[in-house]
Amino acid sequence: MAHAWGYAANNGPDKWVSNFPVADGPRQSPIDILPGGASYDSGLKPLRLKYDPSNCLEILNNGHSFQVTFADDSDSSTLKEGPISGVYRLKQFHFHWGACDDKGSEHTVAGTKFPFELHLVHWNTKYPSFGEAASKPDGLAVVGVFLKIGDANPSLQKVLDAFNNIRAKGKQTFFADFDPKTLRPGCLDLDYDGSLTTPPLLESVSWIVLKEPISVSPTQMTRFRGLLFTGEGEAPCCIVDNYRPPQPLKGRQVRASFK
Ligand SMILES: CCCCCCc1ccc(S(N)(=O)=O)cc1
Ligand SMILES: [Zn+2]
Repeated sequence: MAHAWGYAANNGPDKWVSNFPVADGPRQSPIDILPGGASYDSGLKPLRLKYDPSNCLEILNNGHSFQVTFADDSDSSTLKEGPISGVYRLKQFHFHWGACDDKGSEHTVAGTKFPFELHLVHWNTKYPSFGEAASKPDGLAVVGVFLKIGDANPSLQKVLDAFNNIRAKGKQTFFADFDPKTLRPGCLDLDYDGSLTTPPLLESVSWIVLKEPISVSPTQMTRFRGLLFTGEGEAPCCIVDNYRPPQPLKGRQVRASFK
């Protein structure tokens, strides 16, 4: 049985292509974004995020990151406008981060890495479900938010306080009344067509990377690095460096909502 994918030397990003050949495809993510190379698109409407905290269901450690899952059986938590057409429903959000503060984000900006990157994952309601949408070229829209070291982020604290219950892989716990809009910085975004950044690496994502980072404090950052890739009873291995490096642009255009 092939190794399950991960971020270690024997199953990390440069090994994924053997089980997921699309890893070498034409629209892979993440990418290094050169703001000077992005073209201002005056037709881009401001992103419209509408989230209902009561849709928040649970928080779980999936062994690659942790994710907060939302009820997606109605249009009460949606993403509209920006580079997408139609209505996309929020399914989950999760993060990628580094072992230390000089790395961790998946997208980079002119080569600059941030210590964390938040992904808010949405699916196109023209398809019957997330699973169906995940294989369509316009099926998913992920909003990427960079996190930098700075003041403590009060809304993130609620997520961190749940970590004690999900330290090991496979653990999950009830998690309610969280509004991810509190994690949103300004509305300057850089948009391009890409893929999931973990296996199955499906080329179905409209990426909307927000230019302005939000802040987290060093103490808050340290809490993320206490989560475990490993399950209970296994030798503990902390979740760090769960990011895929930038992939070739292969001629893709990056659009900017700002000059
Ligand atoms: C058919 C099942 C597909 C599950 C896809 C799960 C997934 C969601 C988002 C991302 S990310 N890091 O690109 O936001 C990666 C993976
Ligand atoms: Zn992600």
